Amino acid sequence: MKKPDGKVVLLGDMNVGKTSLLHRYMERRFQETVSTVGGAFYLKQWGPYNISIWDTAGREQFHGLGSMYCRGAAAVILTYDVNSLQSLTELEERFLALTDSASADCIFAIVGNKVDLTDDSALPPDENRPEKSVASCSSKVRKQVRAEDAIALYKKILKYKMLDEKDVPAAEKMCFETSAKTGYKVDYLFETVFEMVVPIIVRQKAEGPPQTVDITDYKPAKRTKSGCCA
Ligand SMILES: Nc1nc2c(ncn2[C@@H]2O[C@H](COP(=O)(O)OP(=O)(O)OP(=O)(O)O)[C@@H](O)[C@H]2O)c(=O)[nH]1
Ligand SMILES: [Mg+2]
Repeated sequence: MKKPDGKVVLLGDMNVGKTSLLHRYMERRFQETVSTVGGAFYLKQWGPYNISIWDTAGREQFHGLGSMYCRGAAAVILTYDVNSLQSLTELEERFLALTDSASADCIFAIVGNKVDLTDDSALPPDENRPEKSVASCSSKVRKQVRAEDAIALYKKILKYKMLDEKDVPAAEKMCFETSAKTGYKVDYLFETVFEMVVPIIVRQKAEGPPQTVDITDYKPAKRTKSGCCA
């Protein structure tokens, strides 16, 4: 198997469409999924580099694995469902801390998926605008999460990481809305991220392999009679 040069990780609540986005991008189709167990990855050749793209499980029971998958990541794609404000809130409350193990110069993208389910106008609630009749909207619903909410989260991430807005890509550039079902903006998302991770991969390669712990060197601490480690 080819050795990956860099790593991109998808994080987000269960059911937001992480696996479907990856299927759409890598296999060019939308297919039925089952909720991910643990994690899985694809390798994508990008120029001279092999980028591993990790699909993680959003289910709470696998939460502990998240920071392991993020270790050394050059980019993290934080995914939510545009029809669930809770899924955006979860990114801040549950997933952001998992990225502490990512590369120090990790790129963050915030992705609102399932835009195909929303009303085409996709406008936020506006008191001055008359409500559209439900009948005229067919089965589509008004988007629950506004682009501004995602941009606000991006800015919170910069604060959390103690990064200056001047030194990172603009929030508007890093917040995406996609549909894994129709393919809307899926290529654009992944390709924008890949372009941005190339300089990080180049730096990581120049610095050599990351520090790893060799478990064959591990010597268990001696136990004292009381059962404590000496
Ligand atoms: N309409 C619509 N449905 C989608 C879209 N993306 C995913 N889905 C559906 O949403 C459900 C969940 O999709 P998954 O890709 O399995 O979600 P996930 O984020 O990988 O979920 P976990 O693996 O549990 O973390 C499936 O029924 C998908 O068919 C989309 O863009 N539009
Ligand atoms: Mg999945």
